[in-house]
Amino acid sequence: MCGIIGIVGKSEVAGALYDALTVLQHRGQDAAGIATVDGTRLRLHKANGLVRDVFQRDDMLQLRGHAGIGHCRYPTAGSEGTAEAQPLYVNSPYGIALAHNGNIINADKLRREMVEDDRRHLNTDSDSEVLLNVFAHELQIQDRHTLTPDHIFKAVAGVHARARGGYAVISLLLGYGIVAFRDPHGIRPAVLGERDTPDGIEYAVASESVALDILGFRRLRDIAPGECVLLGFDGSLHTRQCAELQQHAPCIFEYVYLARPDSMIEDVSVYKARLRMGERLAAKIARLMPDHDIDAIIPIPDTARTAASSLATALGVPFREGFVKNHYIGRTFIMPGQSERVKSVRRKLNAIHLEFRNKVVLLVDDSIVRGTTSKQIIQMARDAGAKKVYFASAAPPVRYPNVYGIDMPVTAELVAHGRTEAEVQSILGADWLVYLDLSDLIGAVAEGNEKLTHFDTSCFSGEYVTGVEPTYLSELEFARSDDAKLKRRQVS
Ligand SMILES: O=P(O)(O)OC[C@H]1O[C@H](OP(=O)(O)OP(=O)(O)O)[C@H](O)[C@@H]1O
Ligand SMILES: NC(=O)CC[C@H](N)C(=O)O
Ligand SMILES: [Mg+2]
Repeated sequence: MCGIIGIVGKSEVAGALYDALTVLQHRGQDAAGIATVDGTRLRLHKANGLVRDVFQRDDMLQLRGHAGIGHCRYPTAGSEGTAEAQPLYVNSPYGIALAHNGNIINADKLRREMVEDDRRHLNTDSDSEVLLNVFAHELQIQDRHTLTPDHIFKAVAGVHARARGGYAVISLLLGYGIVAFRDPHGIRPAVLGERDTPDGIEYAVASESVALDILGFRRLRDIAPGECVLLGFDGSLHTRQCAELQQHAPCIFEYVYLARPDSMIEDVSVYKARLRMGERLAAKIARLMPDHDIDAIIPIPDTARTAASSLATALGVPFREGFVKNHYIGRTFIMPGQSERVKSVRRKLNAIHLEFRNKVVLLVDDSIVRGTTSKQIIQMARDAGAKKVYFASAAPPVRYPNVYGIDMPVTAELVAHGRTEAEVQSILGADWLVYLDLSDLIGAVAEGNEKLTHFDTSCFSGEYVTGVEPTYLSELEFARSDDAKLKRRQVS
């Protein structure tokens, strides 16, 4: 999960791209970058770090131009190095810069084809660099001095035919416009918006609608699975379906954790979906524990707050803020190493002892992935004097790797993998543990849009909508374990 944004404007866009990246920051905290088109020049600045640290005044001044794209990164392939920060650039053909959210599961095969057959050079281990070069190759074979929208759509169709996985892409094609497209299953999100100016309409595409909102763009619609949107530098808008129809399966984890609650994805309010998750979880708790003795419902800030609030209302139990979060520390789950994650939970969350003393508390989190947060939080609640600590997850047990852009590839690192709920309860040290059922999670999201019948639920169900080779999963485990990442960092 990375954040991506692209704007074709009537005036300078760098400031707006920067602002958009700051509200997409929750999607990736490792690196950030912006590329703009300044006449025939591409301006690019990117580095490791948070958006506010990557761009200084001088960097912003050189990012001139009326069109540009931005990216904030949370790696799922390759290393965390600056060379793999995005946007990535190739000079031929035409000059292309590309920002990608997702993960390409046949990147190794494509990499071999790129080098051996297409005679392209790849300089990093990034799957996004492979995707960029596939796109470049598909544009090259259009064999045109001047491209029409038709040629661009054909090239995107060529990308869909070759790439497998989850991808939302926003690219700058010099001389033409912004080319944005989504994988044929629509796993990763992308939304299109427009804004009126005295000089005409401006268009933008982004991972989440919140980026459009803060810039004053109207949300028009999501880019359809397999669709390509071309925002011409001349202000034109062209769209075309570029892939054969496949099962639409948006990633359900966007609604659980990844997206901001104030975003709309697939016409479903993330906030309302989380409220419904809480209500359905309350119904399960009432079923399993009709005579419960819960004194207070306490959310694990931030993401779980929404589900915990509706859960408390539905159960008729007071909702109390028992933990205070230090907002100057980033999201724990997307931190690169386990020791960093463990340390930051304790530094990030502090208990208000009064809320725990002699009480039976139900702690609510949106999900339990590695168990890093829940284990420590349960202990903190006990240390603060709780009589009993129950724990509820507003998502089902995460038991399988995600291969579409969320970095949880190693089954051994998932606390629920190969374990029963009772075993997880005892590892976490809770007096009782309850998870939302998958059918309820699906229902909570689908209730917002009756057209949505399928989702990518792979991390809960082990079912992969694109199909996935067992060898890919084992290679991924090997390449992306915390140990492997640590070794890579020591080498680079
Ligand atoms: O089981 P774990 O491996 O600990 O992962 C799950 C936790 O990580 C996330 O919180 P995070 O701190 O990333 O961000 P948040 O403030 O948005 O909740 C998520 O909301 C859970 O609290
Ligand atoms: N989380 C993402 O979307 C990552 C994008 C890409 N796979 C990378 O590692 O840079
Ligand atoms: Mg959390």
